[in-house]
Amino acid sequence: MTAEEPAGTAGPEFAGPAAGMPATPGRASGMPGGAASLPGQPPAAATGVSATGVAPGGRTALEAEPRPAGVWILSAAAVRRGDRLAAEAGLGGPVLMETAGRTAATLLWKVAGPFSPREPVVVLAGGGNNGGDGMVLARWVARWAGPAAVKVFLLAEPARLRGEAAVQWSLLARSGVPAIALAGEPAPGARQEARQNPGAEGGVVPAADAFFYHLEAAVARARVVVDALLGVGVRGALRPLAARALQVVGAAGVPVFALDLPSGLDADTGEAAPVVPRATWTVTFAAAKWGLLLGQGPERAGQVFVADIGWPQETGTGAGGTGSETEAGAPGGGSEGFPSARVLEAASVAALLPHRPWDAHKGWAGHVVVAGGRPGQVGAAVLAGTAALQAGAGTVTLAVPAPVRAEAAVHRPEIMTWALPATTGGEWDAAAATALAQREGERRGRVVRVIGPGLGQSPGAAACLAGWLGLDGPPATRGPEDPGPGAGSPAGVPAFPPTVLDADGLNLAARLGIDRLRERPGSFPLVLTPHPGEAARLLGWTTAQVQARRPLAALELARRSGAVAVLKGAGTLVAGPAGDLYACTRGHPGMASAGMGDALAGIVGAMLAQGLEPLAAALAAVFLHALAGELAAPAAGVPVQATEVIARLPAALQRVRRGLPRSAEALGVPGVAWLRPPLAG
Ligand SMILES: NC(=O)C1=CN([C@@H]2O[C@H](COP(=O)(O)OP(=O)(O)OC[C@H]3O[C@@H](n4cnc5c(N)ncnc54)[C@H](O)[C@@H]3O)[C@@H](O)[C@H]2O)[C@@H](O)CC1
Ligand SMILES: [K+]
Repeated sequence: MTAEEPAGTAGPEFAGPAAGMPATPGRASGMPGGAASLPGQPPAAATGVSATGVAPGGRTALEAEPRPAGVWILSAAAVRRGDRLAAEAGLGGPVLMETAGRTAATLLWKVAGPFSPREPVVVLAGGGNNGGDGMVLARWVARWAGPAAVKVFLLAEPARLRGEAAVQWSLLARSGVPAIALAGEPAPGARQEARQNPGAEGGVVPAADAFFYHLEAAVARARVVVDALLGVGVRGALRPLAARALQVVGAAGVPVFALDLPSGLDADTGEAAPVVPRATWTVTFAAAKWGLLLGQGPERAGQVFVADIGWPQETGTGAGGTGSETEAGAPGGGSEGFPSARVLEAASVAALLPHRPWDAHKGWAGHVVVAGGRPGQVGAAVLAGTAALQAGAGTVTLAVPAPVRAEAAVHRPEIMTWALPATTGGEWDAAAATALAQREGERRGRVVRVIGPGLGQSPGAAACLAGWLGLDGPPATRGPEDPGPGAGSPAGVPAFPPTVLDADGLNLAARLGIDRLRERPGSFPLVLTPHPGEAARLLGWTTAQVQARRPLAALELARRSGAVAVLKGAGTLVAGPAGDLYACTRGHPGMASAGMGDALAGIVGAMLAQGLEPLAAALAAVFLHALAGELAAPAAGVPVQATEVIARLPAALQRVRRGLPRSAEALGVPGVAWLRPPLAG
């Protein structure tokens, strides 16, 4: 169901994901499962529901949609908290484990089945709950294909199993599934091999050697290996036996289906030892984990599915927390504090997009002014302006130093140019700050500034930036709500229109000090779009610290600036100053090329110009940009140029409005969503 379809189609028995539940304390973004929690709801006409936007039964249109809960990204600590809350609500570990294991079995069957005794599934299980999930999966595969179609290797002594893993082990024994445990009797073959090995101790075969002998043989003829050794409970470096088992799996070159995470992958940071499997698929339970998106996670996890295992609503965002319980922002702080985020999805973005009325005129869609460009860097401003145009801005003007105006003007006849005061070398002159405001004041309608692409970092550019931000006075001479002396404006036009800061606009803002952005007059809407290096300069961290703690970095940028922060890079994050955090899992590595950031800044500008609030504008822009990048590429990772991405923006808008598959419904497994959907195109 797309946002355009009437919400009234929801069956009367459907209670809606968040219906009847109290709002999660301390969070403006509400509960998982309802796009209603996204900022800036569209006008009722955009959703095709009643004029009040409320569906029959008093629920909002989006709450009434019968669709699976949205995907959250949580830290390992938050997952443990969620499991605990679920248990307290009455959904205990055995139930969740059964759901997890059975869902995984269904998914495994879809992606790698069918299975038979000739092409069996080998399950490598650990002694914790991740191993328990694997044993549940094995039991279900055995019911569907016979016990001989699956073989379990438990890297633990059965006598020492506790809790659910112990229960699963005994259920497995009753189901007739062949299983070998670490402390099992050594096999004759292993004994013989050990005798031939002078290194073996007097022909006595340690149980581990027998275990690995059989594991190696089974993995060699398996159709798929299920990695159920370790999940979020891994502590410290991999122990030798676990590392050895994973080595065996990796050496066989057989496809790996990982449960929850590839074993040994840090669930928070995505750090991985060399033996951590390179899974073909990973099914992660209840919510995605940060480690699947950060560091080596994407490389090791392969295609990631997120399986809804029925965490009750009580878990809500409370399952993840907001990061407030830890010292957010301390680069040296532990990763335990990674806050929860929501995955940005097409249906939610569609609800944010501006709805253009039939009688719209160009003024309705606003005026994007790109302040940037300098000798040798005019293209950056042109790309931002072109992207703004393609993303629906009514009017676009490139405000550039006078000497490069002609160069800026030749690219798109639809785009206007303003020649602003410049030095003799063609750099920005400080007088351009007021000149720009004056030119804007001569026009009517909503103005949005995109400051930075190709701006350079000359003294004149620095002076202009301070003026454009209203920060050309001494620091902290006025409160954030006080318009201050810099707020003088031509009649009828606010001096400080909604602004996007990108590229050198950010580098110059870093020199001013990120905290000073909070002092901007009237707290005018502001969106920052740094790449990790720019984010590092703004925060005073290293780029490596930013990358190692991307969720914290994004939130810290937003908190300190009082602006919406878009932290670019693989898995772009969008943070709001109130602590909202979203991740975009679309796009692909082929988009890592020059001009891509300029294009994004322009799209954010276009969304602001069409009336979106800053957080909504950033979310919509990030998603559209990533989707256009997918549409421009024949396959993930194929290099694409910024101009090609910009050209696909109208198509991306159309695709979002029409709706993209968000769950792996194509596989016929309800409640299972892609973390990174296959490339649109
Ligand atoms: N608790 C719940 O309600 C649910 C848990 N689920 C599963 O449970 C997993 C978490 O279970 P656990 O907390 O039992 O933890 P894990 O099963 O992830 O890991 C614990 C096991 O790993 C071993 N281990 C820890 N550090 C190690 C290291 N460095 N090297 C080698 N072995 C190491 C421990 O001795 C123990 O056997 C999740 O990842 C998920 O797969 C699912 O069943 C869904 C529900
Ligand atoms: K695993």
